[in-house]
Amino acid sequence: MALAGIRIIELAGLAPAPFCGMVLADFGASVIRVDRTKVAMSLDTLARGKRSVALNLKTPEGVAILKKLCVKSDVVLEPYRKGVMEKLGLGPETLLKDNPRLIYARLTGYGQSGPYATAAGHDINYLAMSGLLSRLGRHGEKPHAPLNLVADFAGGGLTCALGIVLALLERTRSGKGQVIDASMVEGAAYMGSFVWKSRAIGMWEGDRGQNMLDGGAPFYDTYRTADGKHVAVGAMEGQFYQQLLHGLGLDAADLPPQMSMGDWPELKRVFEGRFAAKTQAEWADVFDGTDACVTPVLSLDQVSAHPHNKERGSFVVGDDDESPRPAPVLSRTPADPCLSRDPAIGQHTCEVLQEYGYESQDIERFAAAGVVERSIPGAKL
Ligand SMILES: C[C@H](CCC[C@H](C)C(=O)SCCNC(=O)CCNC(=O)[C@H](O)C(C)(C)COP(=O)(O)OP(=O)(O)OC[C@H]1O[C@@H](n2cnc3c(N)ncnc32)[C@H](O)[C@@H]1OP(=O)(O)O)[C@H]1CC[C@H]2[C@@H]3[C@H](O)C[C@@H]4C[C@H](O)CC[C@]4(C)[C@H]3C[C@H](O)[C@]12C
Repeated sequence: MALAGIRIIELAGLAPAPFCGMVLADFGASVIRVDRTKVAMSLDTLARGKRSVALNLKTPEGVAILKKLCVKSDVVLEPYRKGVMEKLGLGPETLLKDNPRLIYARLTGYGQSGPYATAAGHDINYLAMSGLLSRLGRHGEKPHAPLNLVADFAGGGLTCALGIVLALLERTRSGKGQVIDASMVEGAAYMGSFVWKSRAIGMWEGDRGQNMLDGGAPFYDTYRTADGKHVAVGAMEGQFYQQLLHGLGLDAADLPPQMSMGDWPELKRVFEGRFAAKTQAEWADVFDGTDACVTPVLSLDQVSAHPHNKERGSFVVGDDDESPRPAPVLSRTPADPCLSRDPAIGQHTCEVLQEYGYESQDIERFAAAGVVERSIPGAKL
């Protein structure tokens, strides 16, 4: 796999950093999640392919162990608010001094500087600060965050993973590590560059929910079907729009022009009426095999059985659940996601510490002093 041989130390976090670690593990990195001790159960649902070491970083021995792990690793990924790692004596200056090749990834909401740097926050706050949330939602309604996908995962976890891969690539030339300051506000905003840059061509002149791509246009929206399900319509270009009208049994001559924004509400009502007349499956029969850009809005339970996803094997079934296959697919070195159960907290404490040079008696001593914890393999705490 592409990242085989890369060793990553991931300090346990909430959602973005676990996703970042999972992506790297999916593509072959060895990812060790450092969990806290005295925690009943892991809240990390994105632990595929990782190992877990339970370490009390509020003890000098715990800090020394983490330092030793970082000396022999390529990347440390930390998800705490600014200053936490420095307070523990694990800041970048210290760790990079011990291992100048280390890539030190800091995944936070607001970044390492600025008045908000030390403030608590979550996806919705970062999305709000990026400017994007102001554009998301239906006309006449308040802004609406699309789950926690944009800041936590796209702008956060995935962007940080990109930063790590870039730094690894650069290290092959310089031989040096570096610090990555991954702010979810900036990552989300960057992901939204199209919104900023397409203002110049008049894409966002309407209020929220009144533009072509935000639910304003009748040809770029979802519609309810006769069975209470939905279809998604994305027929923007003239030739595809014609096919949409054809499938709906409409004649362009009887309708206002496609791009007449003032007529969009009326056109939407016409489409709503048509789509309500057949079930989702019946619409699939009408539109599959055409370029009308109409697809069923599949539920999470439906996706893997859909013939397209099924043929490509887009979803994988593991011991714990069904989940998306890692993307993208690399032709020679594709990801090979681990399908066994996620690790319990401390499941690999002994194995990993031995791998990094500790003797059994050291580990016994650390366990007795509460510096590390080991769990029974396979058991979820
Ligand atoms: C699924 C829910 C999560 C949803 C994700 C959400 C929408 C997000 O947006 S996640 C993005 C959050 N932001 C960031 O990650 C940005 C960077 N980080 C931060 O800003 C902060 O870390 C913080 C704000 C996220 C958290 O702040 P906090 O004060 O808690 O922590 P820090 O200041 O960073 O300091 C960490 C301290 O910890 C010490 N530490 C760390 N490691 C160790 C160690 N190994 N040993 C010892 N000590 C350690 C470190 O030294 C710091 O100490 P100091 O403070 O002294 O410096 C889920 C969200 C809530 C969940 C639910 C909830 O938990 C209740 C239930 C629990 C139950 O068990 C399961 C069901 C729940 C309902 C549960 C369900 C879900 O999991 C949640 C809803």
